[in-house]
Amino acid sequence: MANTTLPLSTSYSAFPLSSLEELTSPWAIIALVGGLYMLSSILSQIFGYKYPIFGISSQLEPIVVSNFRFFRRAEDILNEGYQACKGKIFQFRRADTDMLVLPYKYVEDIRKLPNSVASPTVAHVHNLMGSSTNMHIILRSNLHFRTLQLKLTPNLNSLTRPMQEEVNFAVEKELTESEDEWVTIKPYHTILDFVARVSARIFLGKPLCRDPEWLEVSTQFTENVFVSLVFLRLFPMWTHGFLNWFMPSSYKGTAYVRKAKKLLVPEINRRRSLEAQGHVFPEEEKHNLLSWMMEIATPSESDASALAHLEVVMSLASIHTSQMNAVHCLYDLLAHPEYLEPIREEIRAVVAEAGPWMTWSKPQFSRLRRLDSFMRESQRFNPPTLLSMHRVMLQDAKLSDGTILPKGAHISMPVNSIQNDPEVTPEPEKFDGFRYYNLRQNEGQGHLHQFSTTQDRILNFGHGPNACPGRFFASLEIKIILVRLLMDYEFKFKHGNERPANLRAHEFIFPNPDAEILMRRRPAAERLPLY
Ligand code: HEM
Repeated sequence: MANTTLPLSTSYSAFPLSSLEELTSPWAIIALVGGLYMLSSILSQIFGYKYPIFGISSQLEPIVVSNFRFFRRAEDILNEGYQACKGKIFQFRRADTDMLVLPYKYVEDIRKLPNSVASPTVAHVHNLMGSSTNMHIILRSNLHFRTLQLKLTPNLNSLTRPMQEEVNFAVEKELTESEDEWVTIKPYHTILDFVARVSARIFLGKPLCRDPEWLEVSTQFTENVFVSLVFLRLFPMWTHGFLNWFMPSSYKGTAYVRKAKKLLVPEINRRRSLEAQGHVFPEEEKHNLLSWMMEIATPSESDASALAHLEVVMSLASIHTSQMNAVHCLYDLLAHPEYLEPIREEIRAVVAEAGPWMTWSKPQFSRLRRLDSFMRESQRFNPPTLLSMHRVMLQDAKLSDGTILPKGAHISMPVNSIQNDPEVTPEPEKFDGFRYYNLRQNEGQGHLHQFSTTQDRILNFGHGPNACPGRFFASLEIKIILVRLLMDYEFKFKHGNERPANLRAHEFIFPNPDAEILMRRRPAAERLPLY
């Protein structure tokens, strides 16, 4: 049979296309993709949101380009939109969505919308590329959220001592004993280790909390999710399934979930079988997230493998967020050393009144108002993300001024632009570590302006019924770690006096993971009296 395929050079000029080879030739595919792209750009102009859009050079600019611009310059783009549209909605283009950015006047409206209308969970899963990163499990139930709200937060007082014990253990295991010699550390890694240990103690209890395999799972799962996320976000959604096949971070993330199940499912079964035999657990053994989840799970939420998976997801929500905040605080304290002595003085005052550190419980940590203020100011300068209060609209919703948020829209608040607006924070460019401490001195404001307090213009933890349910735990955990470190150690930058610059990708901000600082132990008389 004669070969009917035309030579390649001929096939370019052949029109109309008449063979399968020609239809699948590279030029035909490029023409098709280009045509579809133009069509989708025109359709998105006709049917897309009518709000001003920032971060694009023209409506016809390929999404990949606008998306890459957001990856590099998210902060500028959001600030530009915020300033230009003061008090109004604007949008920016991400590969996965044209996101609507709302002014803070709508915070109250958004907080009042039920989750069945404006879903935070669907938005988190979408933002975290849930189906590629194993985060989609939180769509199945809100057990993790309930456990934090109903069990962890009300029991923080009884959790203080185990957290302190874990910090003591980490100090002995990881830190120098030398009072003379300066030792180099990378705070990102040292503090990650501390936060992971303290969190594990509260998430699992003893002895599992010290299992090196769990410590690896709980920290490395998140690192891999973020590698996948930052990379995948550069490409259109429809490529993700394909790209997943080639990303080692995706395989590793899944392997960590598997490993967590291997570790935790037998533990869940052990606890269940002891309970079935009538074993009465001492209070301390019952006070951990895993046991609490098992206790309040409905029958449909009780699958051991799903509970193990949720523990991993909780590690993602809690460990790096708290660790980053603590690392930023440390960098900011080194960059503004004038705050260190007043903070230490406050700690000494609590010791003088309440006794040695290991006798403290939550109220003693709550009295560290200067430290609390410094943490909040450090978070204002270094928020983990420029956007918060993400919601995906599951139904149309009418806001108080009649504005309609349409079904399918992804909305968020520009947390960083808001808290750096001089109308919200006077002299926002000034790092004032005791800004919130001073505000709390005002009559009737003693309980406001705390690190864990959300306000309609301070949205690092969100605001309203869906605000971060772990923020009270995070506040306590960071304080416990910092008090011990600041009282027992001196720190200085290894190179110069400049704070290590943050890393930025998309809307996320990370402390520099490779920055090195020097530390040495303070003389015994100046350290924290432990017992
Ligand atoms: C400084 C540390 C932390 C920051 C900045 C932070 C921030 C946030 C933010 C912005 C949200 C979304 C709120 C919204 O949708 O409006 C959130 C949700 C959440 N956070 Fe945190 N968080 C921190 C620590 C923690 C800790 C320690 C835990 C656990 C003990 C935790 C568990 C969660 C959970 C379970 C959710 C809800 C996820 C869902 O909707 O299913 N977070 N957090």
